[in-house]
Order: sequence, then structure tokens, then C-alpha cells
Amino acid sequence: MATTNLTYYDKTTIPNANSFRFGIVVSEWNPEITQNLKKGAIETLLDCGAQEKNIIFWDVPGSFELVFGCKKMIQTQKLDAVIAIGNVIQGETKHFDFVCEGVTQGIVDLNIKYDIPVIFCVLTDNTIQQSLDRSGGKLGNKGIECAIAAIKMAVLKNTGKPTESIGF
Ligand SMILES: Nc1c(NC[C@H](O)[C@H](O)[C@H](O)CO)[nH]c(=O)[nH]c1=O
Ligand SMILES: CC(=O)[C@@H](O)COP(=O)(O)O
Repeated sequence: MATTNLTYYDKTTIPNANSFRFGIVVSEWNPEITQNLKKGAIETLLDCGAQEKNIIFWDVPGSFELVFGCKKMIQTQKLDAVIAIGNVIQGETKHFDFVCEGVTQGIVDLNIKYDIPVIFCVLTDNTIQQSLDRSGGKLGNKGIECAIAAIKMAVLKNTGKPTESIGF
């Protein structure tokens, strides 16, 4: 069974996000999944001190469009981190493979090209149940984990140093 290291985070080990500005780009495909991921991410950012006025949201049609949406957000907004939220579920054909490869490589490219961390919050699952389990179900919420990652990477972006390790 998958572990969920950061879904159950220790707030005392997370830097205060009060001064950071976050972007969240969300795919409209599988909204019953992506909206739960978005909810987990928002609640976690706020729990860790982020200000509501410092979180901006854009929707894109599908996970493949997350790359362009994140690029335009980075180019037009002053941000400390961006979270790309999507959910790709295997269908009958190889389309799943190409969507997943495209969004994965595209987000890698954004992290290389721009000095803004783009967090990969895209569930790539074989079944809807796997997605449900990872977006607020028995295996946690990837949105929570990615919000924690966004805060830690915002610290790295702004200080040039990583957040202190919590020991594992
Ligand atoms: N099947 C899923 C898709 N497919 C759509 C693509 O993401 C893209 O919008 C289309 O190919 C046009 O460029 N998207 C998801 O996010 N999740 C899926 O399961
Ligand atoms: C991952 C997808 O794009 C999915 O909707 C494609 O389904 P199918 O392979 O059955 O066309």
C-alpha cells in the first residue's frame, strides 16, 4: 500500500507561508477528484499561514493543458510557487500514456525554464477508486502533500536553502 508521508504533516515543522503567493491551476477533467485535491491544497496552505488573498486559481480544460496554464500564470503573476492539479484515469487506449507523459515532461520543463517551483499534483491512476483513495480517501490527499511541497519549495526559491529536514 502506498505511504502518504506528507498528508499527515506536523505543522510545527512547516515554515509559515504568510508571506508567500501561490498559484493553483486545476484541470476540469474528473472534477470529483480534482476539486478534492484543490480543497486539500487550499486548506493546507491556509492552515500553514498563507493568506487567502495570496492564492490565485485558474482552471484549464484537461491535464494536458496544465502546462500552458502554469506557464501563462508564471509569466503574468508574481508567485512563489504553483501547484498543477489534475487527474488522468486509464481508458481503453494509449491516450492515457501520452497525456501523462506530456503533462509530466511539460511540468519538468517549466521547473527548468522558470525560477518558480511548479508542484506536480497530477494523479495518474488505473481506476477511479485509486483516484478517490488519493484525493481525500484512505490513502490521504495528494493536494495536502503538494501544498506542503509548495511551501517548502517557496522557501528554497526565496532563500536558496532547503527547509530543515524533519528527520526521515
Ligand atoms: N482522459 C483525460 C484527459 N484527457 C484530455 C486531455 O487532458 C486534453 O485536455 C485533451 O487531450 C486536449 O488537449 N484529461 C484529464 O485531465 N484526465 C483524463 O482522464
Ligand atoms: C486518459 C484519457 O484521455 C482517456 O479519457 C482516454 O480514454 P480512451 O483511451 O478510452 O479513449
